[in-house]
Amino acid sequence: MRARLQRLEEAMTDISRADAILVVDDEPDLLTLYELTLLREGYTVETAGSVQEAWRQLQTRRFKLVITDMRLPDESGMVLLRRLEEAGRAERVIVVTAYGSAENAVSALKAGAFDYLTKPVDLRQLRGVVSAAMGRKSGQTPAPAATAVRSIALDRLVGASQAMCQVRSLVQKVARSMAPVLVHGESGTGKELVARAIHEVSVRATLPFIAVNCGAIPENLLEAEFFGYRRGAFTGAQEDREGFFQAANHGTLFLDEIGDLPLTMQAKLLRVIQERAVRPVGAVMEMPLNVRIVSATHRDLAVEVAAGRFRQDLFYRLNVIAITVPALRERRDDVPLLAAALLARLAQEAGLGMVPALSPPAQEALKAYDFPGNVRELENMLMRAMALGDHAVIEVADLGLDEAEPGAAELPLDPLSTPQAGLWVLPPEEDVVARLIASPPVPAAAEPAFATRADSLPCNLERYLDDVERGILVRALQEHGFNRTAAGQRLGLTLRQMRYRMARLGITADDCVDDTHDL
Ligand SMILES: Nc1ncnc2c1ncn2[C@@H]1O[C@H](COP(=O)(O)OP(=O)(O)OP(=O)(O)O)[C@@H](O)[C@H]1O
Repeated sequence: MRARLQRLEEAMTDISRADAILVVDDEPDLLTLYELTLLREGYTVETAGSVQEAWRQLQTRRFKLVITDMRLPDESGMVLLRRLEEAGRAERVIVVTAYGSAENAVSALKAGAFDYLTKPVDLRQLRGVVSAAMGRKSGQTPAPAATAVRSIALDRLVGASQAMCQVRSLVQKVARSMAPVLVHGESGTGKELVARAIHEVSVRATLPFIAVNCGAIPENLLEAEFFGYRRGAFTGAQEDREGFFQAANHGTLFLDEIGDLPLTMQAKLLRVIQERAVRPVGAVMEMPLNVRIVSATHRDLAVEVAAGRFRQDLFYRLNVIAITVPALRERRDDVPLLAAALLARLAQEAGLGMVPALSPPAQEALKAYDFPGNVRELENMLMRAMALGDHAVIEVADLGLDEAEPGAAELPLDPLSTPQAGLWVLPPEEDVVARLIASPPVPAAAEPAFATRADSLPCNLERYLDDVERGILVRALQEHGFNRTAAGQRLGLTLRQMRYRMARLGITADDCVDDTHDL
């Protein structure tokens, strides 16, 4: 009985220690300032003046967080960080770097630090960063433990290839810190799914995940959309509105297609990331922020930097941790697994009682196909096969692959054409837009794409609307000799919006008139 009580007592001491913070700095005044600030927030705090002293304490007890200065009398704070990482310790680490030494901050994040602070340390910022590291929101409510959160997105991220296993393990690893992540990959590879998984695995899981498509916002609205505005800041600003940053506060902001952000906005974004504060348009005061940034692009940002289209300093800040999601053709062995998972999900979403199977030849045909539109293309292909086929087994013919050239199958059915329009069997020499346009005119009663036969309502509204949009864009392009600027004007869209929509919908228009000078 006594032994059990002792074990219980030890366990309780362990828990309280695990909630403590160790602050390492050789300047006694600073140490006292940090200590007092954190004690006032209700934390248990211990201090050390050198790496050696800190390591001694770490040998005898556990902490939840270590805050360490970079420059210490015996060794660098990085040494302490590396030792903790190598020992597989669970302590989170916040490093304190000298003002202007962004390189130190970035290397610390790369080495596994949770976050960093810049000297002179702003105490409000210290409280914010520490509360995030300790799993508290606004210094109040402890967030649930990361391990208790089940990530739907991570579960959905199917793939047994080495590359996908690596992606999943990186997701788990980076979710532990605040480090910005840049996800790179072709369109449709699953970049957004990866970003969601990072959020859902992190301590921020219960807080907002805000996804923003940087290419979809008109340039003149970017600042207001990102940073919010105050009433009266400009004509039409009738009330205060928060921007994406405020909406994502304490959570994750996913900046998709970051490479599409104009240079002026890149400079403003960099400032917000550096200052960790945002000033809404028309406001006098800045508000502090605690936002984790995950961005994504299909472009090679290093090339964009070299070409002067992307700021190097911003690239450096965003690319602290890089995750590359491989194209589907580079992991063909994942295709059957993915197809099975997608079929199960699609069947469930469509309310089907059973999940259609792929015949062995259909599986082989899919494995041999290049999938220029990646997983999204496979998903669309299966959705189409399910909508149009009558069988419990999907055969090769149902996939529409036979005579399709690479890229053709990427495009789901044009809702304005019948399934017999020959979209999947067009001559290889024509470009995709031209082929779409060449489809016969729409019969008034054409069955909507992706509708189940028993029900004329679309079983996936989002995709159905995508199809409608695709049909309209293609028509406008045709009417304007494939000039995207002119077609956009006809539809009340800017060139940026046109380009974004075409990319999103997979309308490859290589033969379009080169109107990039209109940018
Ligand atoms: N590994 C995967 N397992 C299961 N589904 C996936 C996987 N990767 C992508 N998907 C599915 O494919 C579709 C496209 O994924 P997602 O939108 O994340 O791609 P993306 O790379 O962000 O595309 P884009 O660059 O065009 O925005 C989604 O429906 C997603 O759920």
